[in-house]
Amino acid sequence: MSADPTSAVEVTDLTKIFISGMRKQPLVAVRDLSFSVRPGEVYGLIGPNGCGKSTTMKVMLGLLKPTKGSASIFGQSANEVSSRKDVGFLPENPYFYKHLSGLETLHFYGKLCGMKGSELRDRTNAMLKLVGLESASSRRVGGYSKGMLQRIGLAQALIHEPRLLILDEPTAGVDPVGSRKLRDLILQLKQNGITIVVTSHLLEQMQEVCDRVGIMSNGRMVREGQLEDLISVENQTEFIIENAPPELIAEIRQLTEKAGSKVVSLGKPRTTLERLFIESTVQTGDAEK
Ligand SMILES: Nc1ncnc2c1ncn2[C@@H]1O[C@H](COP(=O)(O)OP(=O)(O)OP(=O)(O)O)[C@@H](O)[C@H]1O
Repeated sequence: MSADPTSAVEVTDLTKIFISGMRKQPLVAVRDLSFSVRPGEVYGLIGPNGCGKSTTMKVMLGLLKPTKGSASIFGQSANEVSSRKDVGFLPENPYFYKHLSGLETLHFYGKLCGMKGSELRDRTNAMLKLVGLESASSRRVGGYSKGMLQRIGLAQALIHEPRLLILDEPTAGVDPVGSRKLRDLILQLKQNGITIVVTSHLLEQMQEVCDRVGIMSNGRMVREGQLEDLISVENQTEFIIENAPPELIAEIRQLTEKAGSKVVSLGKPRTTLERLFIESTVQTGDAEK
């Protein structure tokens, strides 16, 4: 079956079986998995530990060969080395040479991608600016916080201007302020037209950045769809009113009952613990790392 060139990612009937252990037992990590990612969307791949997310990503990156089925990137088989020029990857725990500065790290990866001279300099500076690490660019990455490491990792993944970004647990272990920055960056990259496939166990964060999600279990896709469709409660409507006097609320109640409907809940919307955390730590200047 030929790949759809209009999809950013097309995974078709993918099965991956590992043969491992002393007794060479087969382990089915991914089973008949099919999904596609449209250009420009943020697609979340979620599921419990060991359900096959990383294996799927590795096949998309051409790091693992499928036992059956295929994966393609912008219409090109993921087995082709040339498909990788369109892909940037941020692993969960990216490894960097600790003695290099942030700037040197990006120079190193830019050179690996064949850049040099003013192109390399301009792209490196643009990426440092994008991820907010300009002022820390001459510091050794060995001294970077986890949040800063993930951001330099994101800059590295973007250095060659890929159209698709694959992020494995990008905010795991990062504090709320750093995590907020990363999620804002993901949303900004999406606005710039970059397609993103992301995995995470932090479901609230996924809910905030993803357009569509696929839920995997035991190597299979068990639910998939537009996030809004998957999480909206079909028979309920919510509206939030500012400065509502008690009379207005009483009137809405009466109208609702008259129409034969029911007010399920009424109260003040809450701020999130995340917003409270960020506001409090920004005030004390601890949020700049
Ligand atoms: N190289 C390998 N050899 C043998 N088994 C493997 C290999 N890689 C993964 N597996 C097994 O395949 C299954 C799926 O693993 P995978 O890493 O894809 O899951 P995951 O959803 O990414 O999990 P996590 O959320 O913990 O990262 C697991 O049972 C895992 O132990």
